[in-house]
Formats: sequence, C-alpha cells, structure tokens
Amino acid sequence: LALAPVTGPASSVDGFVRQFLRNLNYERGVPLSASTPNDRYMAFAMTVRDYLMARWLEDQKRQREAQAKGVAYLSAEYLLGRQLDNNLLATGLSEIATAAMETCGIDIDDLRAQEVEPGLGNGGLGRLAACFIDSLATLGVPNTGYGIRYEYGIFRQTFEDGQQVEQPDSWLRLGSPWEFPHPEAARTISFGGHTETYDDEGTERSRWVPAWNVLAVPYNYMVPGYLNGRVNTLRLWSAKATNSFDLRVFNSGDYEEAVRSQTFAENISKVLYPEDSTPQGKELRLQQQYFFVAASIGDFLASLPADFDPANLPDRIIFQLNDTHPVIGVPELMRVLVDEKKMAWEDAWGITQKCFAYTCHTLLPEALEVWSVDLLGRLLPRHLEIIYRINDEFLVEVRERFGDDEMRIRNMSIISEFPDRSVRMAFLATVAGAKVNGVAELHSQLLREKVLPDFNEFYPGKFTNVTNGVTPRRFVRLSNPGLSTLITEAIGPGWVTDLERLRELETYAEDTQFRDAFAQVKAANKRRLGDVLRARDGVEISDGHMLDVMVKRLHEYKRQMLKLLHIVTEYEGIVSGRVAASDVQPRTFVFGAKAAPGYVMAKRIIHLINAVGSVVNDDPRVEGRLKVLFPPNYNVTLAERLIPAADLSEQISLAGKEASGTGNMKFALNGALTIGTDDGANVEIRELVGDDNFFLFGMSEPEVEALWARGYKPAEFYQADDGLRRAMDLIASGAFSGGDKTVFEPIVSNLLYDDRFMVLADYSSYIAEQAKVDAAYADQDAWTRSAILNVARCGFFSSDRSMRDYIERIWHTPPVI
Ligand SMILES: CCc1ccc([C@H](C)CC(=O)N[C@@H]2O[C@H](CO)[C@@H](O)[C@H](O)[C@H]2O)cc1
Repeated sequence: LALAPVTGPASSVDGFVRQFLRNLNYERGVPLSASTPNDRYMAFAMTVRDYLMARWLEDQKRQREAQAKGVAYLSAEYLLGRQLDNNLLATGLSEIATAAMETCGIDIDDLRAQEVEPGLGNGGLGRLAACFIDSLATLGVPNTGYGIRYEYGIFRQTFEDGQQVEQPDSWLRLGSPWEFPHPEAARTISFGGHTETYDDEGTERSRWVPAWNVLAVPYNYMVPGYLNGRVNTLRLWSAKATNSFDLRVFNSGDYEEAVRSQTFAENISKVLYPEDSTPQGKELRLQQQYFFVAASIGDFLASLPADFDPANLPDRIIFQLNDTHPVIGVPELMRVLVDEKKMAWEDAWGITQKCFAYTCHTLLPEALEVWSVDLLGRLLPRHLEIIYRINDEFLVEVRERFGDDEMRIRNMSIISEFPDRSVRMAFLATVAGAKVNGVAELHSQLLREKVLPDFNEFYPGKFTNVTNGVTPRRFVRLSNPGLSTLITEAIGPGWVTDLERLRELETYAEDTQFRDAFAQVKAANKRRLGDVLRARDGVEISDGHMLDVMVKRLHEYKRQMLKLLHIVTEYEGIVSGRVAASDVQPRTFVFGAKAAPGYVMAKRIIHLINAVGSVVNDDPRVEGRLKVLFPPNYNVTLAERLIPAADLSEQISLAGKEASGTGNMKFALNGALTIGTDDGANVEIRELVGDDNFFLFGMSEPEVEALWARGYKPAEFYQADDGLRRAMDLIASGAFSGGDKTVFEPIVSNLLYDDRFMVLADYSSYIAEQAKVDAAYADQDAWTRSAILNVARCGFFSSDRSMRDYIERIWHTPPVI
C-alpha cells in the first residue's frame, strides 16, 4: 500500500493558524479562549514541529537508505538553549508564524518567554556539542547526537547576600514539546555482577553475568538544518526501572521497598553533575557514562541490517568521544563484538580502533578522569578485564618500540598504580582512538608536547587539531537581528551558512555610514539588554557606559579575580582622590558565572564580586563612572542577550590553561573587542583580526612555564606594584565586607602565597592594557571600525568550518546530498 508521503501543513498564515488551533484543541484539549500561556506555547511549538516533521521523516528515510557513513556524537552534555526560535528559523516561517499569532491576538514574545531552556550541560563542552549538531544538520551530514535526558539540568543559580545558592532545575515540570519518547526502543543496560569463562565448542570465551539492569528509554529531539530541509536527531536516554513496581512486596506492606528498585534505577538520569573540571569520581557518574554509551552503541548496532558484517562497521560509523566521559564505550564495543558477536579479539580491536575518535577539551591535569579499578571492577567487571587486556597488548607494543624503558612503560600505562590502582581514561581514549584532537592550535600543540608527549611519539599522525567554532544561526542570526540585517543588506544572506563571506565586510569598515549604522545596532542591543535585565533582575544599565563583559564558568584559571582587581584598582583610584572621577571612562562591568557547588574558592570569589559590586554601586564618589552587574543564573538565553550588547570581551585566562574558549568567538562575531592573553583560541582570533584590533596582555605560555620553573613568588609582585598592593589591601581591609577582615582573607592569602594561576604576575600588564582600552574607546569611530574588522575577520570561527575540518581530518563522512 503506497502511503502518500507526509506533507506538512500549508506554509501560509491561514495554514499556520489552522494547525495551531488544531494543536490547541486536539493536543492541549482547550479552546483559545480558555487556554493558558503554557497551552498556547505548547500548541505553537507543536505547530512549528509539524512543519519540520515531514523533513525529519524524509531525512531519516534518506539516511537509512543511503547507508552512508555517519557520525555518532557521544556527549554527556548538550547545552541546547531555547529551541523555539531556532526551529522556527530553520523552517523559514518566522514571519508567517508571527502574523498567524497576531491574527489570534497572541504576542509571539509571550510565547517565547514560556520556554524553559534545557540546561543539559555545564559550559563550553556542552554548548560546543549543541553547536556541532546544529552544523552537521546544516551541512547535511548523517549524524545522531547521543546523550542523557537528565531530569534535572544545571542548577538554577540565585544569590543570597551575594552568595551562590543552587536551586534544582526542574526543566521538565511543564513538559517539553520538543521531545518524542520511544519506550518501544528501550534497551536493557546491565551493571555489577561477575564474569565467567566457558567453553564454546572448543573456544574458551568470557561472558558477563550482571547483577542488575535498568531500562534506557530514548527521547528524540529534532536538530533542523538551516533552510536546507534536513533534520537530524538528538537521542537522549532516560533511565527507567525494568520492573518499576514490585506488587508482591507492596502487598506485604513494605511500600518503600516495593518502589526502591525504581528510584534506584531512575537515579541514573536524575541529575547532571555540575562539575566542569574536577571529577568527583562518584559511582553514579560512571553509571551515567556507561548507561548512555551502552544504550547508544546498542541502538546504532540494532539499526543495521540483520546480516550486516561487523567488519564493515568503520565504513558505517565513527563514534566521536566528546572528552573522556563516553570512553567506556571502547571496552563496551569490544565486549559486544567479542562476547556477543563472537569475533576474534584482534579483529574486534582492529574495528574498534577505526570506530572511535577522541576530542580532549582540557589542559588541567585534575580534569582528566581516572576511575579506580575497585569501582570499575565492581560496576563493570567484564569491561575492566577488557581494559586490562587492551593495556597489556598496548604495553607489549611499547616495549617492542622503546625497549624495557620502565619509566616510559609506567608513564604510558592505561593503568596507573598511584595513588591507587586506576584507569586513566584519557590514555584509554588515546590508545583506542583513530585520531586525537585538541580544540585550538595552542591546545593541540600542548597536548602533543606536554600532556601526552609519549603517545604523540608512539602514534605519529594520530594527534591533530580542530579549532572550535560556534553556530552563526543562534549566535549571530538569531541573537543579533540588527547586525544580521546590516550584514545581509551589505553582502547578501549567504554568510549564515558560509561565514567566511563576512570577509566582504572589511571594505565597509572604511564606510562612515556603515560605521554609524553598526554603532546604532550596538546601542540598540544595549537598550534591549537593559530591558531584559530590568525585567529579570531589576537592575539598570547606564547609557554611555562601555559594557565590559566576563561570562563563563567560575574557575580560578579563567581569572575572574584579575578582572575584580582591575575594578577595585579603578575604584580605589577615585575614592582615594588620586584619580579624578571625570578622567575615568564610564564602564559597567558585567559578570556571569556559575561555580560548581563543591568548589569553595570559586563560591568565595562569587561572594567577593557581589560584595565589591554592592559597595561600588552604592558609592556616590564613583556614580556614573563605575558599575558592577552580576545577573544570576548565566545561561544560553542570557548569553544571547548579553553578547550582542558587549563592547569589551574579557578572555583573560592564564596562558596554557584555557583549551580554546568559545565565548571569545561569539563576542568577536558580535562586534566586541577582546582583551585577552595568548591562550586557547584567543591566539587564532588575534592572528585573524590583527594586533591593532585586539588588546593583548600578559605572559605567553612559554613565559608562564619559565616563571614557574624559576619559582613563582606572588608576594614579590604585590610588593613591587603600588596599584596592586593598594587594591589587595583594600580587599583585605574589609572595605567590601563591612570591615570584617576574615570573610575574604582566604582569597587574599591564596593570591599572596599560592596564586597557581599567576593573577599577580599578569596584573600590571593587564592594567596597562586596560588603560589602552579606555583610550581607544574614547575614539568611538575608530573603535567601531575595529569592531567591524573583528566581525569581518572571524568567519573562520563558524562551527560549520569546525565540522568540515572533522570530516576532512577525522571522520571522512561526506554530506549526503
Ligand atoms: C567533572 C569532569 C569534567 C571535566 C571536564 C569537563 C569539560 C571538558 C570542561 C569544559 O567544558 N572544557 C571546555 O571545553 C570547551 C569546548 O571545547 C573549551 O572551549 C574550553 O576552553 C574548555 O574549558 C567537564 C566535566
């Protein structure tokens, strides 16, 4: 029976209205007159979905039939942001939808305000995953993003007396219109138990006898390409108990026991771990990692034809490991191929090494995950056996190549003996991965030379680089409509999918009219941000202020403390009378930052930023000159409003610590100038925009290493710099804590006697460069010209380009036409 292909509703105002009312009545079960804001939002979202559905079904069918090689992106985090506008943009129906809602007497902004963003990530890594799947859909590359459908995402941050308080993020409370549950495709995931060997017609084989199981239920989310009719899938797994309810126990009256297995099982996908650089080594975290990876690998293998020969797996799929979090997938694939598909170990290993690739996102040794063999052996006994064998065979090869160099053997072994016997997941990923890449040129160089030098020597050609990127759809086209219109009027609309076309704007930087229009857009974006912050947090943005913005996770290596010392220096200069307030360029300093709940120093720094802010904001001596804003709960939605309004982008990490950064790219593409160190992707931004259009300061990575090597004494810098000493002393004096010297003493003494990230060493260079920023900002026209050149020269930082690099250097998965 040839069924007619699914066609979407009519792409007309009428068609949209009809579909909307149909969803309101039939899906929400209410008439417009009795509908709630959430009813209207859900019905609207469903209508947008309906316009994408036909493409989704068509694309899935196309990908199934094409049997082309695809990418399975394995990530424990996806920081998606709100979906409504992005999906609407992809349909090209924004105008029709707006008009349709008007005819229903509905303001589309009210609908937008209803959407809760899925905060299924911590920061850079999670947002990068979201940008990457957007680009893969827009490039038409067959891809499934696999991850976890956390019931609670990244915590909601509130401030009480300036201190961070975490609130649970119940983002699913009102349901999500963008997800499609598929309980029929649930997979059973096992844990615990033991292994045993058995004779299989003369071949000794091993098998896993697990102790308990959970169900992994997939939820599909659309990932629409931009105006190309393509829709890929994001498949997030939710944990459910195999037998959710034990009636027998219930009838025995032990009600809690009856549902214990249910709660236990569902804990697995209950909440996102809010750490973004220091793993806590918690068992539940390993359960989460194995849960989604085993479900994803099983799901993909099940999608292949029954007679598919696993030897051809590398021609059909590449599993991209988004950091080490999914690397347990390596022994999992080996287990499936050897234990279940009864493949010979060597053949299975050959396949596995072609099917995985690993992206490292950090340089901090403490962020590299290690799992104790005790925990691994208890939770995943068969996988530990497989890891041991992978390591044994690897070390045989190392010995063959380097002889009995015990030190090197110990340094390269996947199993580390100290402090306790554990598995170094980054080493496992490097041994198993076909390719290993860093996320910016400097990062990849440091990976090769400092973090994994032995492996770089042992595996020539395995290490490569793919510099990060951001999607221009969300972070320019959607979040900065004013700038988008200006660009499109100047060079046409092609830039949205071909960002290097921005280069054509270079000539417009010399055009005074264009410069004026550009400056108007920035001013309008500031006013829009002002409206948002007034409604959201009851704070005002002052006109004529330079917006100096630092938004990223709170971490000592990112050096929010250096930014704070600049503010305190400016403040101290005025209140001490040494600097005339009238000589100070009016600035509003905006912070956005969440701290991992267990990261005490980070939370103290948040407290200090708010304490300094409330003193500065209430001090009439600096009124109109200095202002500090710290809107709570920085997330993707706030970023979309903040970044287009910014004048100055703070990228001030200690050189050699920030793997790449992606906020730096978003700011430059939205016409903010960067003050930054030569760290991560700042180096490539500066190379492209030119030294005249970038405020560089501080030590380079080799200079940091050299200072560290000769012994860094932060107190010497305190002694040597009057401005630094006065700023530190003001903090130590209790000036920002009602005279109480104890509150922020730990911060001051840490800087004076430890200062691992050399805040004091880079202070004077930073302050000097900030003075240049003030001078530059005084010439608004020159500043605007420089801002236009930043936009024009940063097309390289599109995640579309990043994806093309992954395809060319790592995946070899051409788009399916
Ligand atoms: C707790 C374990 C853990 C450890 C590391 C991580 C992430 C790798 C941290 C992270 O987000 N890294 C950031 O990744 C971005 C995308 O590549 C880079 O741009 C940032 O420089 C890097 O800090 C999350 C959780």
